[in-house]
Amino acid sequence: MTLLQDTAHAKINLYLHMTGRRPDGYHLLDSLAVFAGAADEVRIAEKSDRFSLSIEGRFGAGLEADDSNLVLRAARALQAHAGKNDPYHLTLEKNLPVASGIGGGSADAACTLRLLGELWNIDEADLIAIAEPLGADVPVCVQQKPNRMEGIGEILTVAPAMPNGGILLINPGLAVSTPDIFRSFAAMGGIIERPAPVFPARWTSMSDLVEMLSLTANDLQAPAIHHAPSIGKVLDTLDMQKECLMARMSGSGATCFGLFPTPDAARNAEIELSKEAAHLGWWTWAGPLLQD
Ligand SMILES: C[C@](O)(CO)[C@H](O)COP(=O)(O)OP(=O)(O)OC[C@H]1O[C@@H](n2ccc(N)nc2=O)[C@H](O)[C@@H]1O
Ligand SMILES: Nc1ncnc2c1ncn2[C@@H]1O[C@H](COP(=O)(O)OP(=O)(O)OP(=O)(O)O)[C@@H](O)[C@H]1O
Repeated sequence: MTLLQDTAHAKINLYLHMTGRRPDGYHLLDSLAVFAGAADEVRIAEKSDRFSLSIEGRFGAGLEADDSNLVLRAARALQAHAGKNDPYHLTLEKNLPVASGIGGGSADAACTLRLLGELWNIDEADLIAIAEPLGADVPVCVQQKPNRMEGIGEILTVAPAMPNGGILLINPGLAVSTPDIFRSFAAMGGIIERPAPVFPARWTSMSDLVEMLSLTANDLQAPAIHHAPSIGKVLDTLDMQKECLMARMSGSGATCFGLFPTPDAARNAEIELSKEAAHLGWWTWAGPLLQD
């Protein structure tokens, strides 16, 4: 029996600039993080003598249901903070590819915090504080709203709502290691000095948003293509789709996204390339951006 359930949406970095480096080696960044309809699901079931986890879904086989899983790590961290002895059996439906730059594990951890926070009456501000040590992307995934991420991801500023556009995600079926990509970024020249993007009060259309994004970049894209040249092919394929306004990689890769004027335009492009995607073993998802 399911007591509570929630969706853990894919995080997309519409741009990702590296702005500096902390003494501990972590990179300071500036990013516009938004969320797509694509999602994992976390369910809380019956009480148990300790937190335990079952994993199902298309990408479930690639993950262990042990203490390394971010769902259990988040549950235990919140349990310790709340001083609760109230454990449950949890289920993760893993629909998002693992280690793919769309923060799936971070979204799962954040989703677990939201669910247990609801059961145990814990404020969002406390959840965000507990999220931080779990990973750089976990705080933004607690809110699942467009946010500017600064610091190493823990400084969040609410961004204007997304226009009602479409997004097509493609993952070429290879896991990319975030630390490896950061290391290559540093080795390939590192920080680029540039002015910080300025957001308007609102974006009226996808073209309006894309106009601002055209002045930005994902600084990890070139190092990721160096590690995994198939990312370049994914970007070319997205660029070739009718109505695709722009194509870029998210996070440390390998998932890339194309932005479209409407969710239907993104879905049509997904259908258009479905044969090629099936042949190459690519994962795809198309639909809306979460609005706010
Ligand atoms: C690239 C982004 O996805 C952008 O949203 C995130 O910054 C990465 O977040 P994440 O996957 O939660 O990363 P973490 O698990 O915290 O870090 C993995 C490793 O990547 C490197 N890392 C990560 C984040 C950051 N701002 N600087 C780094 O140098 C560090 O070597 C770190 O040990
Ligand atoms: N529930 C989980 N889902 C996915 N990965 C998990 C989970 N729990 C632990 N991990 C581990 O975390 C690592 C990163 O996974 P994740 O899918 O979050 O990467 P990502 O999409 O590249 O994230 P980011 O965009 O934050 O860099 C994987 O190597 C995986 O083994």
